[in-house]
Amino acid sequence: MPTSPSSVSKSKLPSAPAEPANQSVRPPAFQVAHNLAVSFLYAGQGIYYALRTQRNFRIHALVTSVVITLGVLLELPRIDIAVLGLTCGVVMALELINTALEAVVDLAVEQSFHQLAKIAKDCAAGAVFIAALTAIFVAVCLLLPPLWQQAQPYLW
Ligand SMILES: Nc1ncnc2c1ncn2[C@@H]1O[C@H](COP(=O)(O)OP(=O)(O)OP(=O)(O)O)[C@@H](O)[C@H]1O
Repeated sequence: MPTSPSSVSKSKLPSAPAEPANQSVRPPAFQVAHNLAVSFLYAGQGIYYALRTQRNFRIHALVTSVVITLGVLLELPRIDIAVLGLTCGVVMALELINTALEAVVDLAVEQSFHQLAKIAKDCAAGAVFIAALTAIFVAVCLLLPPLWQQAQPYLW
């Protein structure tokens, strides 16, 4: 009896090796956060580590504070302040992910050169760069016009 095309293509597909049940769940790490408060504590430790060791993260944190303060002082609409906060927050979050990825790559290859390590680190840095450019664009669009308006009496 002829087999239908769909059954032929299905039968030719390589089947994934059966996964033992205990490998489908991530095994517990060396240390586990047993409640929400402890999870927040570890997240805080990550942010504190980045503040201590990553100059770029400190710059992003400072720029974020200045931008939000300016938005409030210039009495921008709440939606504008929210957009500014969102874009700055994305940059800071990506900087943390970049730091985490650098640590994992260094853990994997230690101090040896590896082309894939370079690709991973360069792409992560590129992601932060794109987010930072976007944040600058948004800040210029939302902050420059009211700042210019406020500066008019002092200019002429
Ligand atoms: N093991 C490696 N193999 C190949 N290239 C590497 C390796 N480690 C670092 N690099 C290269 O050096 C660059 C800087 O890496 P490094 O880990 O020092 O990041 P960084 O200077 O802390 O970056 P950032 O400023 O984004 O935090 C990487 O973007 C990559 O091009």
